[in-house]
This record gives sequence, C-alpha cells and structure tokens, in this order.
Amino acid sequence: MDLSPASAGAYGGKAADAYRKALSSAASAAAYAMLARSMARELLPDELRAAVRWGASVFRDRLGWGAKERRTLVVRSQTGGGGREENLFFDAARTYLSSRLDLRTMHRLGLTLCTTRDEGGLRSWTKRLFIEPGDSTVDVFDGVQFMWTSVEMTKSNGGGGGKKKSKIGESSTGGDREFLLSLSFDAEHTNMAMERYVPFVMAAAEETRLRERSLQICLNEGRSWSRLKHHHPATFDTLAMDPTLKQSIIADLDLFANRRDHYRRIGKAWKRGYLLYGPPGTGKSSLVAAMANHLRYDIYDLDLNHVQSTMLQWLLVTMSDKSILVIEDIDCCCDAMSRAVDGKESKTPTQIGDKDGGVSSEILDIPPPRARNTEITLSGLLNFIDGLWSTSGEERIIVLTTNYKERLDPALLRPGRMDMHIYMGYCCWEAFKTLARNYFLVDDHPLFPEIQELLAAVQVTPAEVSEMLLRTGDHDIAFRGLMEFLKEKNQGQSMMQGMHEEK
Ligand SMILES: Nc1ncnc2c1ncn2[C@@H]1O[C@H](COP(=O)(O)OP(=O)(O)OP(=O)(O)O)[C@@H](O)[C@H]1O
Repeated sequence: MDLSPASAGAYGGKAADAYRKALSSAASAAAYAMLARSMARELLPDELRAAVRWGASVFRDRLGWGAKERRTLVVRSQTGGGGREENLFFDAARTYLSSRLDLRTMHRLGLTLCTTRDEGGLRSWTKRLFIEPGDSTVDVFDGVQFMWTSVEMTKSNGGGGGKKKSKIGESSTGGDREFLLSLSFDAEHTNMAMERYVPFVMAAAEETRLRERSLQICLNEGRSWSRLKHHHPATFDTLAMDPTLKQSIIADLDLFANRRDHYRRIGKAWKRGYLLYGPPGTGKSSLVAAMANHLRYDIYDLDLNHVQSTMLQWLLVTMSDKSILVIEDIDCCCDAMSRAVDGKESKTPTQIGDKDGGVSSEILDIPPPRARNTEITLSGLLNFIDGLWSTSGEERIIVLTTNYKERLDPALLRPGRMDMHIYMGYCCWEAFKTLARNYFLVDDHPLFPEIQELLAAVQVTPAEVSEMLLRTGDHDIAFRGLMEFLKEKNQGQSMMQGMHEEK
C-alpha cells in the first residue's frame, strides 16, 4: 500500500469527492422524499394517504425492510369469514383509545355523542373521541410504542352475490364502508402485544364501560330481579361520619376491588362482607349507596320477606359480578330473630316497649312483626352465601344492616363471616361539618362552637340534622333552628336520664 503524503493527498481528495457526491445524492433523495410527501399531502385525500401508509407498513413488514422488523394486527369492526358478528376487540380498542386521545396533542379527532336508554327508559349521553380515518396515534405501554391507525375501507360487491371484496382507500359517498384499526409494533414485542397489551386494552375498555354506564338497583320480584336505574347521590364525600372510619372503609373497598390475583392465589372466593349497625337514620343505606357509587357496582336489594328458599338460590346465582347484595334489617328477616326471641337478652322493638308494662309477644306466642319467614332460615341463608353465591360469581360484596346488633345470631357475628363490622353512630361534630358543607357550602359560622358543644351532649342522628338543615335555604336561619332543636332534645334526654336514674 502506498502511504506517501502525495498519494495520501490524492486518496484524501478522491474520498472527499465521493463523500460530497454521496451527500448531495442523499440530500436530493431527502428533498425528493420531502417533495413527494408534501405533494401527497396536498393531492391525496386523508383516507387514501392512510391506506397507502398502512399498505406500505404491511408491505415493509412482509419484506422485512426498515430498521426494525414490524408486525401489524388488523382489527376489523366485524368478524371475518361467513359470520358478520361484532368484533369485540374493535369496540374495546375504540373505547380504550377514546379515553386516551387528547386534542391538545393531535391536530384533529372525531367526536360522537351517543344516547343510550336503560331498561327504565331513562336516557343518558356518552361522548366518544376517535381517530379519524387516515390518522394515527402512538400509545406507550410499559415503555413500548404501539401505533394505532384508523383506516376506512370501501367494500364493493364482487357480483353474483358472492363474497365482498375490499378496496382500501376507495372514495365513497356512503353505504358500504368499513372502518378498521391497525395496530403496529416492533416484532420483538409480539409476545407482549398479544399476551399483555391486548388483554390490557380489553380490561381498560371494560373499566371505562363500567364507569360510564348507569348503575342499577335490582329488587327481587318472585324468582327474578326487576332492575331500576340507581340514582342515589350519596358519595363518601357527602357521607357524614367519623373521617377516620370513612377512610378505613374506602381503603378496605379499594383493596378488595384490586385483589383479584390475591384471592385466586389464596384460593378464596372474591367476596367481602360488611355488617352495618346503628340506630335508624344514621346513614346505613346512604353508606351502601356511597359504596356502590365508589366501586361502580350494582345493588341487589334482597327482601327476604318475599322469598322462599327455593327462589333464594336462584336469585343469588343470577346476580351479576361487581355487585353488592344488601339485606336490610337482617335481625327481622329470618329465624335469626326467632332464635334471638328464645334467648332472654334479646328483645324485639316491641319487646323493649313491653319492658315498661306492655304485654310481651313471647307470652302471647305471637310472632313479632316481620319476624318469621318460615321458608328461610339463617343457616340456610348463610349456607347459600358461603357456598353457591360465593362460587357463582366474582367481585361481590354482601352488606347486612341492623339497628340491633345485639339481637343477631352469633353465627352471623363469628369471625370470618362478615369481614368488617361498621357502627354508624349519632351525629358527631365532624359529621355535622360534612352536612353543613353539603347543604350550604359553609365551613365555619359563629354558631358552630355552640352547636359543637350541643352535639357532644345530645344523641341526634344525621337524618334529624339533615332534616333541620333542609328546612330553609338560609344557613343563618338553619343553624339557629338546629341549635334550638338540639337544646330541646338535650333537655328531653336529660329529663329521661333523670327519670331512669330515679327508678
Ligand atoms: N351519615 C349520613 N350522612 C349523610 N346523610 C345522612 C346520614 N345519615 C342519614 N342521612 C340522611 O338521612 C336520610 C336517611 O338515612 P339512611 O336511610 O341512610 O339511614 P339508615 O341508617 O339506613 O336508616 P334505617 O336504619 O332506618 O334504614 C338519608 O337520605 C340522608 O339524607
């Protein structure tokens, strides 16, 4: 090899020339590409450009061109072959993308407004964003880019009633068009796409669907459930109760709802039981509504007084997943009460009155009101709940309510049966502040110190306080009225207390 300076100079000159030529051809190639791209942008309709882009990506993938090998999944709106069924993944992908699309980062988006009617005939609106045919968006999942492109295809009839052919990008004035989505990603992520991304999109879409749909309250009617739209506005924000207890309930619900794998791993049915107890009007039903609104679960309000045991089984197994089964006043519903009647310490509301001279229903051998449903026994109910109900569905909550926890059969109270026992008590100061905020958007008032003092002394339910606050739209008048009411109640309760002590 000649390494002299002269020959090195000559060699360097040739190399520089070659480099310059290469640069200028690369520059002109890039310029041509840019020109072609801008001409295409000017001349070709969006739909055709997207189809070309999509076709090119499929072609490139087939030939293995490009820096990285790519894969493309084509998601049609309907299933192929002879059948013409809706493709569930197409719907899921559109729903998922709708929640991800952002007009601040995309030049244009499609917008639709759909109206749906529930079984009660009530109408609700749903807004959907979607990628217009010809546009793409990139979704990043676990650091991997997934490119979604929307494509519109026009189908032309192949004639003779045969199979339809599809012509991508053909301009169409309506009728026989099909929209599809293409999902492309680097080939090295194929497993992740199929095993994790696709299920993730399905699950996220399902979550959106559940969030957007209206909740239902189902009431048992014979062997079936009649469904109504559930509109109860109670939420944990509006619920007046001890803030620490409230937070612990929310945390418990969230933990439960996110523990599918945990329940599978430990081999336990994915269910949770709450026993709500406390005086009437302290918010037990409101808490159930707040739970349903928080988790977006339907409520199944089971009235055991209208159920026979043969029906009970059917009713329980026909409940949907992600739902709350509520049995109110469980002490009055089945033989829990009749067993309690046998025990000396347990009294029905009538019997409490009887203590002061009335005639006991025990003596007359008359069943207390609503006490006996001869068909349903507590053990039968618990067996159904622990057995069939637990295994016939997932993500279910059971809530039992009672005003008299002390009357419940120990079988209901034993550990493991109801996971959380929640006492809904009289209106405390924190609870009152929530109600004042709910009703008047007020956080402070000159009468508050006096009201706080009275609440510490008086047993008043949140329902009673709510009732006082609801009487007027003027918060000064409402707080004054409440104060007078609390003073009167305080006097009454002190008098009763005195009489009780004298006895
Ligand atoms: N803790 C609370 N927070 C907010 N509002 C409440 C609360 N408790 C009661 N209320 C008000 O009182 C009304 C009745 O309350 P709710 O039906 O929830 O009480 P409950 O304890 O279920 O009564 P019952 O034992 O008689 O069924 C509610 O509609 C609501 O307006």
